[in-house]
Amino acid sequence: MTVILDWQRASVKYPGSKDHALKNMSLQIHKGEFVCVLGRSGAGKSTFIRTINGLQLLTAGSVKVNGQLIRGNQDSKLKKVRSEIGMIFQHFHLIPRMTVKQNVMTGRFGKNKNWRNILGIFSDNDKALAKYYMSEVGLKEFEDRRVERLSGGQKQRVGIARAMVQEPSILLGDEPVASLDPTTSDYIFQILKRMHDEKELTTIINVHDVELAKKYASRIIGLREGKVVFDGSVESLTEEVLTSIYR
Ligand SMILES: Nc1ncnc2c1ncn2[C@@H]1O[C@H](COP(=O)(O)OP(=O)(O)OP(=O)(O)O)[C@@H](O)[C@H]1O
Repeated sequence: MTVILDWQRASVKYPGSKDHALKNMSLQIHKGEFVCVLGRSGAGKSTFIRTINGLQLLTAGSVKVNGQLIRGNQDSKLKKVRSEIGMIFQHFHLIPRMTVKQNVMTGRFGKNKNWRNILGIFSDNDKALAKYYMSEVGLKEFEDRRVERLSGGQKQRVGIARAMVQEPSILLGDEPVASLDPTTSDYIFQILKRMHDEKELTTIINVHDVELAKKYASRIIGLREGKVVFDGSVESLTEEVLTSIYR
């Protein structure tokens, strides 16, 4: 199995806090895995996921993405690595006054030259990708609607389309359904799983809802106080294990 993500003795300590948010983590994630990360609030899930695209830098140890070390923001290779990673967020991080299509197109920014982005010049390929993914997430009829006029579930579908037009090999979700009702959450996970399978992605998602993790993940990682306390299959996620994660 191809290793896509590789943490070696990785730690994160935020300035001013006495405890580590991530403690000496050594872990590998392989191509094609659909990983759900569980843990109590403050367990380090967000910090963990943000180390993958350099939104959070390590204070010790190393993390490699596709064999490439993630270093400081000045590192010119970081832009390239980031362009291969799509991310969706709990609060969507969309531009409310812009349309669905305009928001989705911003997903192409990492692939294009800055001056083109500033002038809003997109290639036929960019436009075709946006059209394709808006349709994939069921938002074809909404492409000219301002995002502020959408429901939470629709906003997250824009978030998914924006991440997918990057043509990522890795898809990250930082609590992408925490603001949504259970039915909508399940629908969002269905879309994520379909994208994962169709595009042969490696997917890592933080989630509070254990049932969703059990339904969709191929591997579950449980974090507590910045450490991995469980790493295994859905079948081995027993009541006892859950108690140890959420203790
Ligand atoms: N910017 C920051 N500065 C200082 N401490 C932080 C910062 N971000 C997170 N922390 C602390 O690091 C620890 C891990 O936080 P993190 O957000 O990664 O946890 P989480 O499991 O994602 O929690 P939640 O489910 O509430 O989002 C917590 O103790 C948190 O208070």
